[in-house]
Amino acid sequence: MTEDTPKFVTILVAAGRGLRAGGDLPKQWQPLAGRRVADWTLAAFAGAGPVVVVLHADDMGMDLPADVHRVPGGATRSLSVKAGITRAWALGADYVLIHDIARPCVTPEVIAGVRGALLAGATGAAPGLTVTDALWTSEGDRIAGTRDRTGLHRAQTPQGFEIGPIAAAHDGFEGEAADDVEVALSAGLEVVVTPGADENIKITHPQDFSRAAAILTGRKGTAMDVRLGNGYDVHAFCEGDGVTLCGVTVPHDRGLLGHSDADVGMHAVTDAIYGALAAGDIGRHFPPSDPQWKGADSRIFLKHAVKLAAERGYAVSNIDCTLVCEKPKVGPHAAAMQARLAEITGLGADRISVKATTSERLGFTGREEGIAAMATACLVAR
Ligand SMILES: Nc1ccn([C@@H]2O[C@H](COP(=O)(O)OP(=O)(O)OP(=O)(O)O)[C@@H](O)[C@H]2O)c(=O)n1
Ligand SMILES: C[C@](O)(CO)[C@H](O)COP(=O)(O)O
Repeated sequence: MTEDTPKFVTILVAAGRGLRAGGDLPKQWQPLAGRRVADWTLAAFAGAGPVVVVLHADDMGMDLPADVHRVPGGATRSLSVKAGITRAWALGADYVLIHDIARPCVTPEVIAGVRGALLAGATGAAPGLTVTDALWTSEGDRIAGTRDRTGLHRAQTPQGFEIGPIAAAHDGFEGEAADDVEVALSAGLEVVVTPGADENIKITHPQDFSRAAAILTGRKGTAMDVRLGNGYDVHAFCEGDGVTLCGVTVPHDRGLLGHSDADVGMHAVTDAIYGALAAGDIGRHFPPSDPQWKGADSRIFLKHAVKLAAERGYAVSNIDCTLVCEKPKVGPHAAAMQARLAEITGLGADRISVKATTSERLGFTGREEGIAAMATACLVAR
């Protein structure tokens, strides 16, 4: 950038609580196609100049790239924008691009349209989409009338401005505004409309996450985020009258030795999921040295792995488990095992395979000293 190149600063407003979107975390920190919503939005503005992220006081310590400027926000969107503009001034901005962090699918073309209009001399520029549906008014569930849609637009972000005029407009503005165009117009600024994009949706309600994920994963050049993991486990036979395999008790003239219920199949499946997440193995999450896991039902481990996957933005797509033993015979119980794993993971039984093989009397399984199990799990970004 030369001395004469105008400086753009992006302000990502992220201080809202995302109440309408639901979930345990504000929407901007929730997983979306393998990353957080905020990470997609940050990536969309990478390389476009300094970035100011306006954060809620509770979120100031959130994990963000080191070069991002963090600013505490306010009780309304306008107050948060104001805080962002103050920091952008300090950074020497000529123009600001003010964007909802909750719009992670913004396209390079939308951003370029706003920048281009400003560089061509506009004081303000913002993306909009013309309204293509007919408009009605209603009283209760009765349609009361129609409205002319000529000249109506659906407003999007980023909304871009010369910093001086928009700073003054915000300083003189009182009350709440839906967006910065409203603040600009109230100060008499001219704002031009630039092309918006259907995919530039704002995540507002719970169903918007899957819409956004479909947009992001469907983009040309965006690799589908699929992860594979494998798990392997062995338990030795001991005195007993039955074994637990994939959650099903199978009568046998021996038992299986283990700290928990020694469910070798479920352990392999659980480790396959941890493996796909690069999150270690059962021993890391449930140390065998901890007495509370003595005799534990292994469903606890599998449930934990599936929950961890969900927290990181992945859904388990399918599981394949192979048990290796001469006896007991697994075939008659395989369907019950599939059903049990399906119930624990929340998957359809047709996405779970349980099969068995002997090792042709070779090795420790062939000598009937124990049972081995191996499993593969496939995870896909939600
Ligand atoms: N006090 C506020 C309120 C909103 N925002 C930001 O403004 C954008 C658009 O607002 P909206 O979609 O309404 O987000 P929330 O206020 O978080 O959502 P909700 O109204 O459902 O709680 C979001 O990126 C949000 O984080 C902000 O920075 N400061
Ligand atoms: C800024 C905005 O995204 C433009 O469409 C919109 O006004 C935010 O509205 P909300 O009421 O805060 O969801």
